[in-house]
Amino acid sequence: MTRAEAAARQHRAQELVRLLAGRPLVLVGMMGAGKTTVGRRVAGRLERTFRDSDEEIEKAAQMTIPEIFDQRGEPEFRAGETRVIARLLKEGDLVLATGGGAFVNADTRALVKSEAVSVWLKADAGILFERVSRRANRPLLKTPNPRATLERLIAERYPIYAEADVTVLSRDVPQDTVAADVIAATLRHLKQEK
Ligand SMILES: Nc1ncnc2c1ncn2[C@@H]1O[C@H](COP(=O)(O)OP(=O)(O)O)[C@@H](O)[C@H]1O
Ligand SMILES: O=C(O)C1=C[C@@H](OP(=O)(O)O)[C@@H](O)[C@H](O)C1
Ligand SMILES: [Mg+2]
Repeated sequence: MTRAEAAARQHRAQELVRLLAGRPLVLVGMMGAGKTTVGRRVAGRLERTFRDSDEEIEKAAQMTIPEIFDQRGEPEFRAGETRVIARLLKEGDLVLATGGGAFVNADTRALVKSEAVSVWLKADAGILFERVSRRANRPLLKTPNPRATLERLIAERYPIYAEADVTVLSRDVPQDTVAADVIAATLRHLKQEK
């Protein structure tokens, strides 16, 4: 990267932070879209705190996500998820990666829409499946046909994710490129908002 490119990148990041005006930037979308890993990079570029709702739930429960699903069940996980996100949104000045089901909850969605700027990281089924297949840490996909389960969740959830303020394609390119896309697309959105 040339000096001029680095300066332009920094300028975009600063401009975005200014236009966010203290609101959280929240990533939503399916498992495997890159919310956690890309979100961390976006936060680094914006010099903002990064939080991941799953990580916060794990810390609070002192259990992993699969353990919570196993021992307490999905409804209790969802209740914890709603509480944790409501708490994190109050921090304002952060980049928040949510778990894939979080934005599907009507209360969480309403809160994110009123308090934050939301970005849907969108990817096709093939890319998502390839990525989630690397680790067996997603209890919802422990089914006889995980690919079919993923496709059903996509069909159910995509109309809901589409309610996010901004949509960014999580393409088969380096995570840094997707992070730059998130910043550029959110910046475009906020410039229009003015
Ligand atoms: N642009 C990308 N290119 C290649 N791999 C990626 C990309 N984005 C994410 N990944 C990988 O996909 C997997 C899922 O990413 P993660 O950030 O955990 O997604 P999410 O939090 O949305 O479920 C991780 O192994 C991550 O390294
Ligand atoms: O889509 C979902 O309902 C879930 C997504 C996961 O987070 P990621 O989207 O970060 O994988 C995690 O919250 C849990 O396994 C449930
Ligand atoms: Mg994640």
